[in-house]
Amino acid sequence: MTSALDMLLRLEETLEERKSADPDTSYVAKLYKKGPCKIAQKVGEEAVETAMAVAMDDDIGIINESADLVFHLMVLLKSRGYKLEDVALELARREGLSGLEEKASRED
Ligand SMILES: N=c1c2ncn([C@@H]3O[C@H](COP(=O)(O)OP(=O)(O)OP(=O)(O)O)[C@@H](O)[C@H]3O)c2ncn1[C@@H]1O[C@H](COP(=O)(O)O)[C@@H](O)[C@H]1O
Repeated sequence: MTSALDMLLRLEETLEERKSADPDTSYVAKLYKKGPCKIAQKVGEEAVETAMAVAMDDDIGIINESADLVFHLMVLLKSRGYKLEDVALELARREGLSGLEEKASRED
């Protein structure tokens, strides 16, 4: 079975290929054409829909909306020239650093 990471990396390759695709035949190319601000708006909408699915205890909705959210966030990152690896590097930098300690250090 394909690992989650393999799936995400394969999707990232497809998103790269869609940079030269026709917006009339590709949803991703259509998003790129609208630009990062419009894509960011879409990410916001999908985040709200994910939160609403949680509030409504809609288990299927939580997975579906989360998939929409992750997909649109990946398109947004691509539209700005970033990769999942850039996000992973930032998470690696934070690894082991307690969120509570980091917040407290900002409040000093
Ligand atoms: N994973 C996805 C994926 N997830 C969600 N979506 C689309 O995201 C859109 C979000 O749905 P909404 O109802 O929120 O939005 P909408 O009503 O279509 O759009 P609005 O006009 O309201 O903004 C739907 O059209 C979904 O089909 C996706 N579209 C594409 N992919 C992947 O991207 C690849 C490339 O897609 P194309 O560029 O279209 O070939 C595909 O092969 C898939 O692997």
